[in-house]
Amino acid sequence: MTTSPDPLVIALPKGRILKECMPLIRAAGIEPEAAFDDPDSRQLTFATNHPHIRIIRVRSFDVATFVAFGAAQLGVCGNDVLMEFEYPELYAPLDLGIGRCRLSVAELAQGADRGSLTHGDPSQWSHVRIATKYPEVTRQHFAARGVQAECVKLNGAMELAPTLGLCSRIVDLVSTGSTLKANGLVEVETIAEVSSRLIVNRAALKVRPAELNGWIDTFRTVVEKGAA
Ligand SMILES: Nc1ncnc2c1ncn2[C@@H]1O[C@H](COP(=O)(O)OP(=O)(O)OP(=O)(O)O)[C@@H](O)[C@H]1O
Ligand SMILES: O=P(O)(O)OC[C@H]1O[C@H](OP(=O)(O)OP(=O)(O)O)[C@H](O)[C@@H]1O
Repeated sequence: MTTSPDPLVIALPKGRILKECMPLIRAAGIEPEAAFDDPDSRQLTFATNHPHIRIIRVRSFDVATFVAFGAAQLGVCGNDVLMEFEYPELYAPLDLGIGRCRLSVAELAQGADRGSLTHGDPSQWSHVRIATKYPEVTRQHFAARGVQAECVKLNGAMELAPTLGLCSRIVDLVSTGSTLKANGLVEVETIAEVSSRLIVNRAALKVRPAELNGWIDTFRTVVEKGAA
């Protein structure tokens, strides 16, 4: 009698990366059930053409958490998220080459907050208040140069914050730069280049090396072939 393999859960980010991610998932031979593409469906977990593989669809930040805690064994998320959490339980063996953008510091183009700081030159700042979804990365980035960053956590639309006097600067993702421009902001410096990674739970990799390394190799081949 053959035993069926343990369930394998893959956590995918809903939102903007999902569209770029699905061609890779499909090229790897994983096809979710029809409800996955039904915009009216409230389902969060989906069967696939592999009887033991399920896909869960969660927020990008939560992909890292589900995989770090072993609730999912594989996942896809940006290295912006990995940098913010620094989960030691996560292994990120493969850059998928999607979701490309950068994590940057931006401020008002008109320079409303000169105060005691030197506007536009981050190396001259002594203290800054920054609105961001990435308080850990932001604090570390500024602390490395002796600047104390007071971070105000926002979950979106931080481009509004400097104009309304909530903070002097923001740290956010920038791709085309059109969101900054439309809100009267300019990019001051880049903290990190961002793209999406395949992530794996380290404990699962130890317990199921053949299976998980097999999937890492499959995704590597898909990326090298440029299937996205
Ligand atoms: N403008 C962009 N261009 C390319 N990739 C981006 C861009 N903005 C975000 N990303 C990538 O997509 C991921 C998810 O983006 P974001 O945090 O904006 O969530 P979302 O798709 O709006 O969904 P939610 O806020 O509901 O989680 C980010 O962690 C980042 O890796
Ligand atoms: O430089 P751009 O091409 O304008 O892209 C940057 C925007 O993209 C992301 O937001 P997203 O569109 O994911 O919306 P969000 O505010 O819900 O995170 C990011 O937070 C910026 O607001």
